[in-house]
Amino acid sequence: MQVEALSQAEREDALDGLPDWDYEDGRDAITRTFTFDDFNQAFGFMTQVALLAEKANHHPEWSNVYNRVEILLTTHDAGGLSSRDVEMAQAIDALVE
Ligand SMILES: C[C@H](O)[C@H](O)[C@H]1CNC2=NC(N)=NC(=O)C2=N1
Repeated sequence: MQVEALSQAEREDALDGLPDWDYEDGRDAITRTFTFDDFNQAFGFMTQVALLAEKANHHPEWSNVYNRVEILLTTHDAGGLSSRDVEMAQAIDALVE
């Protein structure tokens, strides 16, 4: 399914609604770092995110070091931030609320 990158106004609105995410200018992406008690919790979270990603067919760029998970969301097919990233960020936030 074709998806377009957000307009500047849409991007600003989206970022206002995602206060825990940082905007990464060079990539037109959003990032958030999650810290857990230990690796087991971090990996459990990654498993939940992986299931969300497969369901949405929208996949994070991410890395894990022990109890820390860094996630970057952007839409490769659109060359930047799209509504898919906003929806994925909201779904990921809901996992840790
Ligand atoms: C072919 C497949 O549907 C596409 O490559 C999907 C898969 N997951 C994706 N994930 C992300 N983050 N961006 C994409 O553009 C994307 N495209």
